[in-house]
Amino acid sequence: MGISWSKSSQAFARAKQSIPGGVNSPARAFTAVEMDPLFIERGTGAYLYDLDGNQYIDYVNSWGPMILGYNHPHVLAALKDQLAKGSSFGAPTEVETELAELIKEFCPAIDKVRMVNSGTEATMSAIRLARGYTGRDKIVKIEGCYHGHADSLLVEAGSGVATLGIKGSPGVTSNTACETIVVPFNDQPAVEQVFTEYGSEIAALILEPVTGNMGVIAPQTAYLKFLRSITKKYQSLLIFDEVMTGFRLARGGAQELYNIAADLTTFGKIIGGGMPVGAFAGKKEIMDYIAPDGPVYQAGTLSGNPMAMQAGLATLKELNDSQKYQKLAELSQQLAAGIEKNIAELDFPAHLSKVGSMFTLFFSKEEVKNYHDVQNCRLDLFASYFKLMLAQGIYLPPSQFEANFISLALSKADLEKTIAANYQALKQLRTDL
Ligand SMILES: Cc1ncc(COP(=O)(O)O)c(C=O)c1O
Ligand SMILES: N[C@H](C=O)CCC(=O)O
Repeated sequence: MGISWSKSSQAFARAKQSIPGGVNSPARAFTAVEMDPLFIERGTGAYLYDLDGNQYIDYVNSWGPMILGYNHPHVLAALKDQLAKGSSFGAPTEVETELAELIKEFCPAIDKVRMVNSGTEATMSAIRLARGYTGRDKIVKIEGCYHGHADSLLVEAGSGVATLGIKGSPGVTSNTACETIVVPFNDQPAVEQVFTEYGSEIAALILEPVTGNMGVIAPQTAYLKFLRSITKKYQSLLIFDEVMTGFRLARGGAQELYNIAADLTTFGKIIGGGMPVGAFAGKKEIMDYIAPDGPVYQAGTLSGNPMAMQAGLATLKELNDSQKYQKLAELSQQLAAGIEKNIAELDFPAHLSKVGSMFTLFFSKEEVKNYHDVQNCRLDLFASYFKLMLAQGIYLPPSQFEANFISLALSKADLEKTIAANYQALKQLRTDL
């Protein structure tokens, strides 16, 4: 008998009566894979369980935060302890400082950290700070990068915007959208041209240093160094959005991996250990422009919420161990080697794009370097591939424009099962080529 998703479908039908599209974030809606989303009952270690009782090996990791797996005992204990003391006070707690100190220890380019409640708030606030600090209005963003849904950044965005094929930026005023200049990823001449024309008006250039929201794409050699030097030359700020890559690609994120110090960095996901969180951070002279020390206003009733801080602190303490990153690298290597072997054996027109514990399978033999290349992949194969993997108990992000994540909870046996499922899925898909 085939796998049943009937309880999830019933739950989705019910949700659609009261929640727009039945989901609280469009990326969860399974629109691009043309089926109802799974409703999750619980998670343990590397596994998710849906309402129908099916078990899945999970590569979504709640879109990145669950690097330790679900219900890690230290995270659970920290949360239980804090809950007993109180879940929110709207007053400072020491755990906020402890987490900020650990972030600074991991990322030496950072002097000060302001906690917020989501990645969207982090990037929105970083942009406001960059504008306030430089006294300039324009920002440069990269086509296909996603930085949350703040107005200035919802232009040519990846993730759900790309998945749903939403054109333009409905709801964003043209005055706001026109202050955002968009250039392709990995394209130095395009950046050079924009800075030559508008350099003195540009407050900041923001990017995902390794993209996840148009699928995983690595920066080409010298690209990030070039961005560092051109932003410095024009006295604009370089903002690394490390909401996804922070504490995942290395202890110090992409900045450690590529040895680049950004002026401002945004975080989210892992620093909340599965609780809602975000943060923006940078050098003292820039961060001191934020209220109450400086004139740029930014605030939040639940910012630095002690539950999120405890879960984040417990997670980062676990990651404060180079062996953890070594293990992530080994797991990633094992999975990549298996999938690459399948592709070669089946002579399938696909390639695995990967950096650290993030990866995306693109249906194109050619290397994917930017958003344009992603759109030229065989996007029509994705839904079938996704469903073939799901039916074999492998839960992947339901869109080509997303990253898969490896967690420390995965076992070698889980990876072997995933590799075998990938082989079967690609073999089946060959008949559609
Ligand atoms: C790189 C990046 N920046 C910002 C965001 C926005 O974060 P959030 O969804 O927590 O608002 C996300 C994810 O959604 C992201 O992947
Ligand atoms: N790609 C997004 C975050 O990384 C997906 C999460 C969401 O928007 O719900």
